Amino acid sequence: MSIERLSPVIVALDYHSKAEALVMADQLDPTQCRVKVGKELFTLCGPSIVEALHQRGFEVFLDLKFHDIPNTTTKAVQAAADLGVWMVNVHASGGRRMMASCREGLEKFRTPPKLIAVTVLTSMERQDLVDIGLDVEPMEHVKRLAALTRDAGLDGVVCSAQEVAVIRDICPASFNLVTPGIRPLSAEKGDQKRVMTPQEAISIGSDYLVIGRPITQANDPLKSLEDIIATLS
Ligand SMILES: O=c1ccn([C@@H]2O[C@H](COP(=O)(O)O)[C@@H](O)[C@H]2O)c(=O)[nH]1
Repeated sequence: MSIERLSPVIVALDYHSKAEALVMADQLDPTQCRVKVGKELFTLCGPSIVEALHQRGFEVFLDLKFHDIPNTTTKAVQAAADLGVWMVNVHASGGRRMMASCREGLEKFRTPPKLIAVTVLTSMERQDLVDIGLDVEPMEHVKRLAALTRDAGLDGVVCSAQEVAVIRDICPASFNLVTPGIRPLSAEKGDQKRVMTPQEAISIGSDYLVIGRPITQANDPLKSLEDIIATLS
C-alpha cells in the first residue's frame, strides 16, 4: 500500500538539535507518517537534517514558509527542490505574482515538491488579524487567500481544519489541504487557536494532519502516533 493511502499524518520535528530530532525520527516508522522540518531545526542543522531523514526513508515537508519578493522565493523553492523534499511552502500573503513565479520556477524539475501556501496561521484568531489591520474573520481571510493560491496554480494550502469545508467549496478536489492545529481531546492547545481533533479533521476532508507536540512530547511518541492513526479509520 502506498504511503498516500497509509497515513495522512505529518509529524512536526520541532527540536533544538539534530540529535534530538533523529532520536524522535528513529522511534517513528516512515510507512506510518511523513515528517516536517521547520524553521528551528533547519536553521540549526541546514540541509544535513533533510538528508538524514531521507536516508531513514521519510518524505520531508520543508516548512520554511518563504515570504519575500518573487525572485527570492522562487530561488528558495528551487533550492528546496534540489534537496528532494516532498513538500515546500510559501506565505500566500506574498501575493499572486510571487506564488505564480514559484510555481513556474519548479517546472524544470522532473519531480518537483508539492508547492503549497500558508493562509492564516492556526495560532491566530480574529483579534490577531485586527491587530495587523485586517478587520475580518479568519475564515473569510483564509477563503480569500485559498482562492488566490488556487489561481496562482499551487498544489494546496495550509489552513486550520475549521476552514476545510469552506475551501472545498471553491477549490478542486485535487487541491491539498494541509492542517496543523490538530489536537486530540486530551492534548493541551498551547499556542494554537483554531484547532480540531484528528478524527474530525479527516472526517471533514483534511488531506494531511500536521501534528507536533501531541506526539513529540508524549511519553511514548510511537504509541501516541498509532493511537491517533487508529482514530482515523
Ligand atoms: O498555520 C500554521 C502553520 C504551521 N504550523 C506548524 O505546524 C506545527 C504544529 O505543531 P504543534 O506542536 O502540533 O502545535 C508547528 O511546527 C508549526 O510551526 C502551525 O502550527 N500552524
